[in-house]
Amino acid sequence: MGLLDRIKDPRDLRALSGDELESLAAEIRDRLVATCASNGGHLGPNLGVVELTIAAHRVFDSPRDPIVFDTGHQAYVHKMLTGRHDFSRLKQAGGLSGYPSRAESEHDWVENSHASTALSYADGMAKAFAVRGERDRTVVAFIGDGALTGGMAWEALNNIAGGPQTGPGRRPLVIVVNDNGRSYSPTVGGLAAHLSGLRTDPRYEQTLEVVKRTLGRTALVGPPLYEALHGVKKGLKDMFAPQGMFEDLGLKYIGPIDGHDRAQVEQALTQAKRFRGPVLVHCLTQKGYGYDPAIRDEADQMHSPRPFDPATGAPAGAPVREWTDVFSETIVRAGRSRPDVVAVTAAMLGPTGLEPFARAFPDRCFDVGIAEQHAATSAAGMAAMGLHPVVAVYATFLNRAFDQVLMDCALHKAGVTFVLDRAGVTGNDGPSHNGMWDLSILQVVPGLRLAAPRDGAQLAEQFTEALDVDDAPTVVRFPKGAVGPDVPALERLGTVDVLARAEAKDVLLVAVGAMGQVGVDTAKRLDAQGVGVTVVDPRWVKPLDDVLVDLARQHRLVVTIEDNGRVGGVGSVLAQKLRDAGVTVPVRDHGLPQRFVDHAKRDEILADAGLTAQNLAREVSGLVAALDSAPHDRATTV
Ligand SMILES: Cc1ncc(C[n+]2csc(CCOP(=O)(O)OP(=O)(O)O)c2C)c(N)n1
Ligand SMILES: CC(=O)[C@@H](O)[C@H](O)COP(=O)(O)O
Ligand SMILES: [Mg+2]
Repeated sequence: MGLLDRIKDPRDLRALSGDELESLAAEIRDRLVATCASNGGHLGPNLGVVELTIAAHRVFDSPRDPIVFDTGHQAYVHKMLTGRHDFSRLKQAGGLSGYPSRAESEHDWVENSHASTALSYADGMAKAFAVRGERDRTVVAFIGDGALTGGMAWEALNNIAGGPQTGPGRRPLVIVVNDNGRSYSPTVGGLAAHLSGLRTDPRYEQTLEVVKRTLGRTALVGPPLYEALHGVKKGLKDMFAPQGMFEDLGLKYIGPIDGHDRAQVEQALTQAKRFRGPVLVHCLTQKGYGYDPAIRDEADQMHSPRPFDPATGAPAGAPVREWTDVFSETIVRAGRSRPDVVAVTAAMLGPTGLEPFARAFPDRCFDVGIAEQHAATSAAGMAAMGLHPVVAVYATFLNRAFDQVLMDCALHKAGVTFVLDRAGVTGNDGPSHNGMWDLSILQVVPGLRLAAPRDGAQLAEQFTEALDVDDAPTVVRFPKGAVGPDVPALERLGTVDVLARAEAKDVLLVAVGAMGQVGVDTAKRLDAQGVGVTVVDPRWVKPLDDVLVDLARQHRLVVTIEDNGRVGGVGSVLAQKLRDAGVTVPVRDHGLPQRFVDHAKRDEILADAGLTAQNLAREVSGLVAALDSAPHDRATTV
């Protein structure tokens, strides 16, 4: 048994020698590579925080001293050191979550994988300790340089720095900035440039080394004097790099230190702990540290690879054509014919497929950092000046910019197109990553138009249609992963495509977006049972085309299926539309349960939600049978 398997509790770390701790770090890295090679996972970020996490658990007393992780994708090491060793089913149903999980451990606090929230949690926790008089507890917040580009982080810093810095009201809070210079790609913006300036000024480091070496040789006087010279060190830094930003805010700043030198990190964290107030420790790390294929991966240093060959880092299995690839090609074509089209990403140029556009049109692609709110409103500004911006984000992250979409875009009738990748069930990334909200929350935005393509051809067509709307925000949403074969239409009625029809008009089945093929398969099963089904794809689900009202009138039952939560989804909007039109045909809407859906494969979650052709056919045939057996003079609810 190795050292790692002997660590049942973080306190076990304190008995290890320096050499043992080095060996432990190596074991952890081996396990990270093996785990992510077979499961996929956030390899790069976790390789970069091995020493930081070991040091934090040696200096602080988790869970009494809460350790919160921003975004949480870099918490695998924390899990290994808090007694969780079975990573064999990471991010799979029944296995460990890919993020902190309070159900898994008392050492976990923040489960939400949306970035830039950790400092706000930490500020609240620290205030709670102060209010309760628990002054011996310290909150520790890990935040990456990327997450620091999110606005919430600065709202928190403003409050943390504004708290009492001395006296009994002080709130012990240690902010560990894990500065590896990258989100996926290199972190952008003035803050990143500032941090980078500090990281890369050799004069600062050399001078500091001389001071440290000289003082270190005089045991009695050296270290205390070195501490006393901290002001000199700060002065040095100010002289070499304007690092006063955090201190000008009122935050004590320690660093920058080598985040892979565990002893140095422990020393800095111990110093920070002693301060008993808010302190920022700036740690320089490398994403992917200790695994060459990750370090050499220029794109994103193996930020979240799918399964790969551990010997080379090369992806396992053949590449498949994904929805993202279709969008990526389509926006480049649009860019060629539409000089007004520009692209905006929130630190996810690669994952959202915008890299080819950025290469083709470097002056028309903008990375704003992890700042979806700013992305939306700056896009409204671009539209006001005659451009047509395309803001590409993962669906779940658009939640963060709801007010900006509502007030800064829709109220101003701004022709901004939002492309929502990873819409619907994403699966293995857990509850805060499923894009199961957009079809609900965007329904309330006056004037906004929302498209849900069923296949690659429709994605290209509907995206092009969206670019032609310049007096309202438009949205095109599609799921994660491989895009299936195109689902042909028999005819188009208004904006609605008819995908299947039958002699008997028993059921109108409205299949939203990527559920199109499921709708067609369901109809085939029902046809075999003598139930006549018309399958339609609305294509634009906001506003819904009035032709759906006419179609509903012609059938005995309306069934909707969508890859979104049921509450406020397309099914409920269609039911309202039919009620408003005085159509009394019964409606049964199928979607995801309105709860937080734990990590599992996409297909497993869809099956659990009953969103399979087999289950839908069984349910619908039961409903039709109920209609057949009901007395004809009574309206039937289904
Ligand atoms: C609101 C939000 N937008 C986008 C993302 C996607 N995302 C996950 S990790 C990441 C980069 C984080 O960079 P950093 O904070 O520096 O951590 P690192 O991966 O470098 O350790 C991004 C953009 C997210 N999780 N949350
Ligand atoms: C933590 C985070 O938000 C991203 O890293 C996300 O997990 C990546 O998801 P995909 O793997 O679907 O691109
Ligand atoms: Mg980073």
